[in-house]
Formats: sequence, C-alpha cells, structure tokens
Amino acid sequence: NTCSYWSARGVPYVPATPLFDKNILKSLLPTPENLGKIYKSAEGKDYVGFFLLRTPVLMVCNPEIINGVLRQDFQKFSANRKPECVREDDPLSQHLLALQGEKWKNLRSKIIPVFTSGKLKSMYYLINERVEEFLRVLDQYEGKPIDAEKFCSQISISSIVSCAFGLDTKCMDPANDRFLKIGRSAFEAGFWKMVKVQLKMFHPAIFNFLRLTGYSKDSSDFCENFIKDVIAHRRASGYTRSDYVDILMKIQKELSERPGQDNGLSDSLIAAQVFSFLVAGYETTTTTLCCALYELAKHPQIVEQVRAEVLESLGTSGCFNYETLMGMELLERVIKETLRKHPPVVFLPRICTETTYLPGTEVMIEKGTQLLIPVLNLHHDPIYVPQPDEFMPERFSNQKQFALPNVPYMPFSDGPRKCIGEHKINGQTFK
Ligand code: HEM
Repeated sequence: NTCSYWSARGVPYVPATPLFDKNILKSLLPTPENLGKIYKSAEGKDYVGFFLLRTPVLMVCNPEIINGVLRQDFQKFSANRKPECVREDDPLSQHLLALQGEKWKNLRSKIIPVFTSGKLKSMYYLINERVEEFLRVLDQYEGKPIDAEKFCSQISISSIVSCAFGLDTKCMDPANDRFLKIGRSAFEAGFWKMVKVQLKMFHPAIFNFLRLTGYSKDSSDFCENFIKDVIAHRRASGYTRSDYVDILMKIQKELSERPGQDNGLSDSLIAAQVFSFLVAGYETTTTTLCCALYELAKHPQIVEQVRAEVLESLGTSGCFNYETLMGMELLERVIKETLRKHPPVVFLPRICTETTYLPGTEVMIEKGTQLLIPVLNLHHDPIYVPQPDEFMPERFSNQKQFALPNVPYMPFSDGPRKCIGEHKINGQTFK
C-alpha cells in the first residue's frame, strides 16, 4: 500500500502525489527540482522515503550510512538498476554500466586493467594530439566569441573516440564526419534523453511497455559494427595502437590462453565496453569542461593563477606530458571544485539485492528496494561545505583537507562500483 509503505517501516517520508493531482507527471522522475525539495524536507535526518509515481524510493542522506551502502555492505546494494532494464536482445546492453551481480563482477575484473595509470600514460599522446588540433582551431578565434559548449563537446568526443579506437573524428569539421553526427545523436544529453534514461532506471515496466530504446537502433548498430570492423582489421593487419580496443584485444588474448577461463571476452563484449566508455565519458567530460570554463570566466583572478602555474610547468619541461600535468595542483583543485559544485552525475541509484538492515540502522530494507544517494544536494549542503554556492578551489588545498572521510564528496561515486574512468578523466580534463 503506497500510503503506508514508509510509515509501516518507521521511515520519515514525503507522501506520494495523489493520482489526479496536476503535478502527477512531475512526480514520475527524480528531477533535480524534486530531489532538492525531498532533501530539504529531510532536514538533518539520516534518510527519507518518497515515491516516484507509486514506486517507493529511499533517499540516504547520512554520509556514514552512504559509506555502508557503497562500500562496507556493497554486496547487499551492488546493483544500480533493476534486472528488467537489461534486455538480452540488445547486444550493446551487455556493457559494464548495465550489468549486475556476478556478470558485472566478472566483467569489471576483466576490464579494470584498461584504466591503470600505466595504460593511461601510454595513451596520453592520443589525447595530446587532439588537444593540439583543438588549440590550433582556437587560435583562429582570437578576439571573437566562441560557443564553449560546442567546443567542449567536440574536444571530448574527439579525444574519447581517439582513445577508444583510434578514429580521427575531424572534430572541427563536423559536417564531414558521420561518426560525430551519429555519436552526437547517441550520446547527446537533452530533455527527452534524460526522460528515457530515468524511465528505464526507475520505471522499466513503462519503458518496456512503450517499447522505448536507450539509443536509436541506427546508432547502436553503427557503433557495434564499426567497432567490430576495427577489431577485425587489427586482427588481420596486426596493427597496434595504445587505445581501448587494443588493450581489450590483448586482454581477450590473455584470457583465451588461460585454462579453465569462462567465455573470456567476445568481440561483441569488447564492442559493448567501448560503446559504454563513449556513453559514460562523453557527456560527463563535456559538462565538466564547460562548467570549469564557466567558473573560470567568472573568476579572472583564478584564471591568472592557473595561467601562471601552466607557464611555470611549461618552463621547466618545455612541453606538456603526463608528469607535468599531474604536477599542476591548482588546476587539479579547479577541476575538483568544478566537480563539487557541478557534479555531472547528480545522484547515484542503488537497488537492494537481499533483504537487510540499512547499514548502521534498524530499518529493514526489502530486496528490490530502490535507494538513491543525492550527490548534488550533499555537495551543496552547508553542513558539510561552507558557502556551498561559492567557487572556491582552495577547499581542496592540502592544508584545508576538504576531502575528509566524513565529507560526502563523490563525483565519481565510491566503493567497488565507482567510476572506472576516474584516472582517465584526471589526465584528460586537466589538460
Ligand atoms: C568527469 C567525468 C566523469 C564523471 C563525473 C563520471 C562519474 C561516474 C559515476 C558517478 C559513475 C557511477 C558509479 C556508481 O554507480 O557508483 C560512473 C560509472 C562509470 N564510468 Fe564514469 N565518469 C566520468 C568519466 C568517465 C570516462 C571518461 C569513462 C571511460 C572512458 C567512464 C567510464 C565509466 C564506466 C564504465 C562506469 C560504470 C562502472 C561500473 O558500473 O562498474 N567514466 N562514472
């Protein structure tokens, strides 16, 4: 019974919107506006129940309980979406973001070597090439206004695609580039895209009933076939390049040589993983770059300091490389504060995978219950972050140690399911 679901469990809650209320459609999805109101209504409580239409959801607000859900009791909350979300008939749904349970664990352990700092270092030149091209084009705009969002999205897709399978997307000449067009339509954010993603996550029955798909068949077929062609070409020609396809093919070979391995990594699974890196990396990177530029534009004194740091780093080594990049502390703080103020992933969904207590509490959570961790709201809560609406990179200076364990800072999530591309993004965005 929706009315008594949370009260019967002794959980404070926001009542469901009545069915004939004019706001019923607004209660369908966890928009930032909805989440803001719900988080506010919790006012210092550890958790609060609410409803998306009629689906009960538990928002967890206390950092220690969040730590329990994401790390200590991870096994009981390891899923990020319901099983109905993954349709076996869609080959590209077999990627890490969409898998659960043993399948997820197995695959994650196979592909984690793709993202070690050593691999990133060897891949760094691919990002560098794209950025050099980007800077050449930028020079032509001297003194003229530029569309920063468009530029950030072009540089993101072009460097991710280059790291993924070595394609030069000619990012500055989008009219000629089929991949960029299809890629953009597949990965572009927007109102309907957001509605579809959230419908799939929170109301898979409605999503499946309406026969919606996450990506148009055209774009997922195009990406899958394209990546499979790249694999076949590399296998036939022996051509290598330190990109994701290369690294995954090496892992595929190693796995196939180990006795007693399960199915290893098929070409379809490689294609799905590369696709997921594009999906997971494109929009998040674009948003971060864009928001960083926006904040810098509003804070000219920080721009001067960052510029001085960049020039100093260039002075000693003469050029950018992975090491000089990693040494730029102020730039790192600017990105961290951007991700604090504007986290591209505003909440983390979790599904309880076995009936259990909410960590550290006496609240019993049934298997299948939807949980939500409100990243954006926590990052803006003055209890944890003084002057949350101010852009203050110095929060992250070593002396201030903002990222203490009890401060809920989690743009990349936390625990065994945290973003696999976190190191990659540090290398890419700082540059
Ligand atoms: C600023 C950029 C990025 C941000 C803020 C970000 C954030 C996140 C977050 C919050 C998650 C969800 C983790 C969870 O459910 O607990 C995630 C998952 C993931 N991210 Fe990222 N991400 C970024 C860039 C990237 C890039 C560049 C890649 C790959 C090249 C990537 C690959 C992935 C993958 C594969 C997952 C799924 C992990 C799993 O379920 O095991 N991300 N990311």
